[in-house]
Amino acid sequence: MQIDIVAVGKIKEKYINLGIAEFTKRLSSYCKLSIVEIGDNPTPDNASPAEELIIKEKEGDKILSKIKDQSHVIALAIQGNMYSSEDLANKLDKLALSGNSHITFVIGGSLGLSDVVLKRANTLMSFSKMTFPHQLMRLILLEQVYRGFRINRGEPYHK
Ligand SMILES: C[S@@+](CC[C@H](N)C(=O)[O-])C[C@H]1O[C@@H](n2cnc3c(N)ncnc32)[C@H](O)[C@@H]1O
Repeated sequence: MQIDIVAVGKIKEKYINLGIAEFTKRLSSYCKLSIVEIGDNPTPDNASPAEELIIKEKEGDKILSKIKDQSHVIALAIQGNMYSSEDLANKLDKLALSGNSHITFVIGGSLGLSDVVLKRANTLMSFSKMTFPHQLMRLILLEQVYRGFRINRGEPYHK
C-alpha cells in the first residue's frame, strides 16, 4: 500500500521530528510512505478574512497539485466524521482489498483546508472536536496509521 501525506507547513519542533522519524521507520514494514510538505504562506496577524481566504485557497491549489488522480483522499478536518482506531484500521483494510491501495492523507495549515481540497476528499476525518497544531497532527496521524496496520495484522500493540 502506498500512503502519501500532504501537509501544509514545516515541522519545526525537534521532539515532533523525532516522533515522526520513529513512526516513519516503524511504518516501513507495512507500507510505502511519502510525506510531501507544502510551504505555508505567512499570514499577517492583521489579515482580513478575505486575505486569509486567498492564502488558504493558494495552499489548497498547491495541495491539489500533489494529489494523484487515482488516490483515495482522506482530509483531516475537525468538522469531519470521527473514527475509532479500529474504524481507521478497517478503512485501510477495505481500501487494500478493493484494489485501491493508494491513499493520501491531507493536513492543513493554521487556516485549515480550502473548499476545493475538502471537495476532492473522499473522506473527512476528525480526530476530535479539539484543534491540534498541524505539526502534532502529523505525528498523531502516523501513530494511528501504524496502529491500524498492527490491528489488521493481529499484532500486539493496540489495547
Ligand atoms: C491548526 S489546525 C487548523 C485549524 C483551523 N482553524 C481549522 O478549522 O481547520 C491545522 C490542521 O490540523 C488538522 N487538525 C487539527 N485538529 C484536528 C482534529 N481534531 N481533527 C482532524 N484534523 C485536525 C487539520 O487538517 C487542520 O487543517
